Amino acid sequence: MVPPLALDIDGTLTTPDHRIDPRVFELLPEWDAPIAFATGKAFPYPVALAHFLGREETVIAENGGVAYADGETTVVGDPDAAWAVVEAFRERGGEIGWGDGDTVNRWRETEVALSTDADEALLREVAAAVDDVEVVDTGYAYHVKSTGVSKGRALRVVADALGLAADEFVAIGDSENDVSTFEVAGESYAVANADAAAREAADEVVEDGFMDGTVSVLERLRERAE
Ligand SMILES: O=C(O)COP(=O)(O)O
Ligand SMILES: [Mg+2]
Repeated sequence: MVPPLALDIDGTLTTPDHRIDPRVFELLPEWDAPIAFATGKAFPYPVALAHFLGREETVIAENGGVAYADGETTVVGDPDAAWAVVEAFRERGGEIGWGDGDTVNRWRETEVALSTDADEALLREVAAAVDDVEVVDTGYAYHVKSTGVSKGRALRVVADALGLAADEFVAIGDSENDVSTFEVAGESYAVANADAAAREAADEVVEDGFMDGTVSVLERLRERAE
């Protein structure tokens, strides 16, 4: 039997130019064990991915702020504290950086995400003055979120809902927001493009980056299961 997977999305299932790698649509519909999509993106994104892969909607969104498994939604974190930081950041001239519309935050329930073009030093300075809030850099956005909320914590909730233990999952990821998943999963892999925090936390850093790296792990897991 292949193991359950906890898969990061950006940097792990994507191409370097942020597109979903087409191999996702070949490999994941057939994976014969649960897959939890664990992302910093807002709730609708991983739900849509699971839906269009024809898979159960088992997702961790907003870096663990929102988890959904077996029809049950769990929401944790303090969006007001995150928005207070972002308002203070704006008062000092900072900009969220997504332009008009801001679909990045429109459906976000527990935290705020800012563009990597935003003034990181100012954001960190403002956030440091507020208790229980931290800034996480995924390489794709700066997330202002409650401390203690994490993908790893959400993976425990999701695993429990599925009647599994979190350490039955194999995790693959690429950044700081995957460290907690790596700690909770039984086995963890960072793809070659991963940041220092993810590389340090993973059991193994694979040779290839992005989906090439993920495919190499999936192939290995499949061979092991045969
Ligand atoms: O939303 C982000 O900033 C990154 O998303 P990811 O966790 O899927 O890599
Ligand atoms: Mg990522």
